[in-house]
Amino acid sequence: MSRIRLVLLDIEGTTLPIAFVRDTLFPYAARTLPALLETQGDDPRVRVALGDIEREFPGRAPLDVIRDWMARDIKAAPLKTLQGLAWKQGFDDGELRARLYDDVPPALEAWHTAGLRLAVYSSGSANAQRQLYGHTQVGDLTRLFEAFYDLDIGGKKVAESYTEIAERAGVLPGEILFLSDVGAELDAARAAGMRICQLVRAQDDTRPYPGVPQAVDLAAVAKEFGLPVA
Ligand SMILES: CSCCC(=O)C(=O)COP(=O)(O)O
Ligand SMILES: [Mg+2]
Repeated sequence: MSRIRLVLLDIEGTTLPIAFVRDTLFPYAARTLPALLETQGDDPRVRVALGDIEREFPGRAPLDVIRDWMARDIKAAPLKTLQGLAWKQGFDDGELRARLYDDVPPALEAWHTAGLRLAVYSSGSANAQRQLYGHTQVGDLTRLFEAFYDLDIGGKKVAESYTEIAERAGVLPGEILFLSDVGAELDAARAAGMRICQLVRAQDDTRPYPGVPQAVDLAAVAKEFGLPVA
């Protein structure tokens, strides 16, 4: 079996509690997005996102669609773009700070120090991913990651997205270990030839997905796959 050269990490449910996204990030975006749409309506990213929503739901108020998507945790690219813009303000002014699982910063540091390559693949926009890892309980961790992949590369339940990530990284899929809490994402990564491990976090009440390796935290991932330990 090939040596693991790159670890690709999901965020929500893998490195960050789902409760932080649901109870802190989403309410912040819900509260601040109406004003953001008014004041930053000329921003091309806002215009593109609103245009996409209006095309998909003609006749509906975009803000209603956005609220509905947030309530149902729909991983739609226009929503993720707008949320990312909203959270930037909160991370910049200190109202938001990402509370990663405690096992995450030491494991990422140990892996990076040992020469393992690290990248993120999340439904959250790449902009939001950078904001989040730039403002954690232990400071700015963005330097640990070589790339931030989002839905622009394709859906997380689609094998081709993982093939594309491997190509962009210039490594064989079998040299990449993908970590996620979601079974369908792990299936897609495995179909592309990646190695996989499900994070089964007690706090997130994650259901073990049959037929895939599992770990309760990144220290357990390290043990299971012979990676450096913190
Ligand atoms: C910067 S990611 C914030 C959380 C989020 O909006 C999200 O959709 C996370 O999804 P994931 O693919 O990381 O499970
Ligand atoms: Mg997840």
